[in-house]
Amino acid sequence: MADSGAPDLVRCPVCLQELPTGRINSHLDCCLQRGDPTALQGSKRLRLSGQEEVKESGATTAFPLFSKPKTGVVDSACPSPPTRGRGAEKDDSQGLATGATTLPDKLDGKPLADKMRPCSLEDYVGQSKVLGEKTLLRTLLHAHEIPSIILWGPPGCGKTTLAHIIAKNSKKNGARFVTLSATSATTNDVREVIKQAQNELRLVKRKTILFVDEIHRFNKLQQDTFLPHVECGTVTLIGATTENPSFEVNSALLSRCRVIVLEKLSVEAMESILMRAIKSLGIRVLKQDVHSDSEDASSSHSEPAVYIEEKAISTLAHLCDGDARAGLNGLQLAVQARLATGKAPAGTKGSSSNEIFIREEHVKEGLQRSHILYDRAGEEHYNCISALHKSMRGSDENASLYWLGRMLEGGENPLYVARRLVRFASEDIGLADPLALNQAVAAYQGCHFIGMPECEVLLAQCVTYMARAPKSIEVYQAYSKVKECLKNHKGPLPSVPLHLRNAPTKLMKSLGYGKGYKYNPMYQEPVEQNYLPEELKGIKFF
Ligand SMILES: Nc1ncnc2c1ncn2[C@@H]1O[C@H](COP(=O)(O)OP(=O)(O)OP(=O)(O)O)[C@@H](O)[C@H]1O
Ligand SMILES: [Zn+2]
Repeated sequence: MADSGAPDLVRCPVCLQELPTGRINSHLDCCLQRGDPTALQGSKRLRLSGQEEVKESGATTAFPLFSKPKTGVVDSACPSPPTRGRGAEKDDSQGLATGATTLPDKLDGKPLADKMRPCSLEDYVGQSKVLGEKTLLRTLLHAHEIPSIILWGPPGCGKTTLAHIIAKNSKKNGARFVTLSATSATTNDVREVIKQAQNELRLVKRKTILFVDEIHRFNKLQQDTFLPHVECGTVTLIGATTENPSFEVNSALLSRCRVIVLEKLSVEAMESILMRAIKSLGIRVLKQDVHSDSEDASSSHSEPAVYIEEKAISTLAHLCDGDARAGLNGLQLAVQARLATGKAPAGTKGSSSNEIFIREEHVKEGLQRSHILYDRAGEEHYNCISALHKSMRGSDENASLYWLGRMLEGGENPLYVARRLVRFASEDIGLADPLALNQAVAAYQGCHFIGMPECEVLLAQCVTYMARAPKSIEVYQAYSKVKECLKNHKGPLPSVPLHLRNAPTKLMKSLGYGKGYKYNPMYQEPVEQNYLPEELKGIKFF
């Protein structure tokens, strides 16, 4: 596919200069040879919004996330292949431990979750369903053959991490890795990346792996932009999404990608991820929530010994709800807060200014500040409201209240819940207890007046009322039949019978409007009168 616009100009894949096609080969020779990172920085580098461009040329670091290692952060455990042997990649914990000497140094800079991002499958925890031995993905990885894929899973379960591991794996094939975030990239950014990929393929026969984070944020049109290029193999697409791709990803694109479903990390998986971080930070684990015996802790040097209770680790692993980023960052906050304030609490046995203890409560605080349990915009939001609706319908007041709590504590908009209750009051309770509708509308208005957190009890009351109320879908069903009847009607809709029409003018009267209408209050006996169009006479919706 020819580049539109300037057909005689081509962009050097190394330094990104635009050059006449005829000069590109000689330019490439020297550009590749130079291999000097400053040469790259000096020239105009491609910088798309939200995009990190990765260079393969020997001189630059291959991984954006792992490049520019701060002294001793774990990045150094992720060396670009040419600089270090494979053996060095094994133990990331050494990465944090070397270089940076003090704990505060190790916690400095990037979030702990980023520093701990594993760069090999050995350190990638869990997800055995898709990555275990003999799984398709594992086999493809071994063969260094990566199809276009969509990684679908909850936040912090390792989608981005897996994409990086796959990319790293593919580098053995010489592929280049580019990332875009759909939250900030525009269609033009996408075009730019694709153009670049075409050049790479044409000029240096190098494939491009394009990682698109939050791919569901691209609209269908933007997703379409990828389509032909995924199909013809110019780019291998790795998309990540927290949303169900069957709704959120263009079906044509979806059919060209394998969907890989990642799971929420288990508590055990979380514990091992946390342990790895704790180890690399040089924090010691206290077996029970007892105080240290301080034999090796009463070290003579000024660096304090930091301990974490086993209980604190397991609490953290439970509370972060399978989100490793939340877990690691919660740990980081807890440690940092303790370093700032927590020199041995008074009365602790063996307390000295040289010991710091991280306990369950510190971890809870740390997590509260870093973790949003609930995804207001996504899957969880719909799953929980559906669970609430069904629990109320099933008159299970306990379950109903639980789902309400899950949403409100997770930061759900109370009005969203209240609106659903209004609907429920009519759809599921209806005339079995018409007061339910008043309750729901009142709850909605009350929530509107007072907001969270005060309005939570209004919703709790209303939800309980709804769960306990008798149920009737009589009206709901009848109305559905009306809609059905209208939908199935063939030909023009029957006109409103004349006798039911109002006749405000003389003309209308003379046309027969209102003629023969029996005004009910004028009659002692029940009135015989047809209120439906003639052809629907006798139809029953109830
Ligand atoms: N399976 C895993 N094994 C080890 N560490 C993990 C795993 N999953 C996540 N982590 C840790 O959590 C951090 C965040 O993970 P990652 O960015 O891969 O999550 P994600 O699924 O892409 O989340 P989001 O949808 O929020 O972008 C990583 O930097 C890594 O430290
Ligand atoms: Zn160049």
